[in-house]
Amino acid sequence: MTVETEPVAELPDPRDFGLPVVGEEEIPAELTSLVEEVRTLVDAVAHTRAGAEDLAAARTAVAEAASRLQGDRHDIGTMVRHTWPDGRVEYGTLANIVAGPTNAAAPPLRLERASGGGLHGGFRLNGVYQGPPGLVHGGWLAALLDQALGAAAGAEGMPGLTANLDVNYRRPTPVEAPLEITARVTGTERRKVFVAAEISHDGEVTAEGTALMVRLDLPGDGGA
Ligand SMILES: CCCCCCCCCC(=O)SCCNC(=O)CCNC(=O)[C@H](O)C(C)(C)COP(=O)(O)OP(=O)(O)OC[C@H]1O[C@@H](n2cnc3c(N)ncnc32)[C@H](O)[C@@H]1OP(=O)(O)O
Repeated sequence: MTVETEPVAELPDPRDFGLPVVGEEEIPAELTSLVEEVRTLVDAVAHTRAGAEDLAAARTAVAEAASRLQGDRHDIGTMVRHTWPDGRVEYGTLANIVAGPTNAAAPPLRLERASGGGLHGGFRLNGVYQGPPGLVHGGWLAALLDQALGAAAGAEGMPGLTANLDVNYRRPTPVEAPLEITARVTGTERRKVFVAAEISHDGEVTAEGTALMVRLDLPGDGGA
């Protein structure tokens, strides 16, 4: 196994495969702000002790908002184009459940390049992400690790699908607390990309994951 990364020469445009593409910069600020508001709404609904009158009024307002937005939709599979500061272009899924920029059901996760290599991000999960009382659900921690692992491979020019994911929960991960996530490629072998990631709180690792990503078999890539 080698630890040198082997990026594909150039990522093809998803439009060549029939997938629509939206540039990240084209997402209206009003939509980004709406996504934030809906996250607040989901948390408010999950924890509300409001009375019947307020619940009914809120339900009417939400139904009206939903019908206002339903008419003009992006297709399933629409991709979002992200351009890194070094000019490298990368694609993700617009409505990705863990990091889609327009998906209010996704946590507020934003990954950046880490100075020492790989990716990192700081985030905070509200009470909607609870499993055990006051603690983040383990399935969501696995999803966050999977996303960061896949993104770390993608950021090195080796986008792929997760073939295998191993997660160890080292300590409880609190909701409503600052969390950090880091991920990096640790090796490659033909189309196999080995990646590792950690989630930490207060400087201590609470969950860690390793994955085997199998790099997409792209035209002209040779698959090696
Ligand atoms: C840039 C944007 C960032 C986006 C990040 C998104 C992160 C989200 C990640 C996901 O959620 S992905 C969704 C969940 N995963 C899947 O749906 C994958 C389902 N599985 C498959 O589609 C195929 O099994 C897979 C593409 C993974 C592999 O099929 P292939 O036919 O392309 O590969 P092949 O079977 O030839 O295997 C290639 C190599 O990987 C090895 N391999 C494949 N699956 C393995 C496995 N499960 N365990 C160990 N090794 C495995 C296989 O032995 C072989 O090794 P060698 O090169 O040594 O011969």
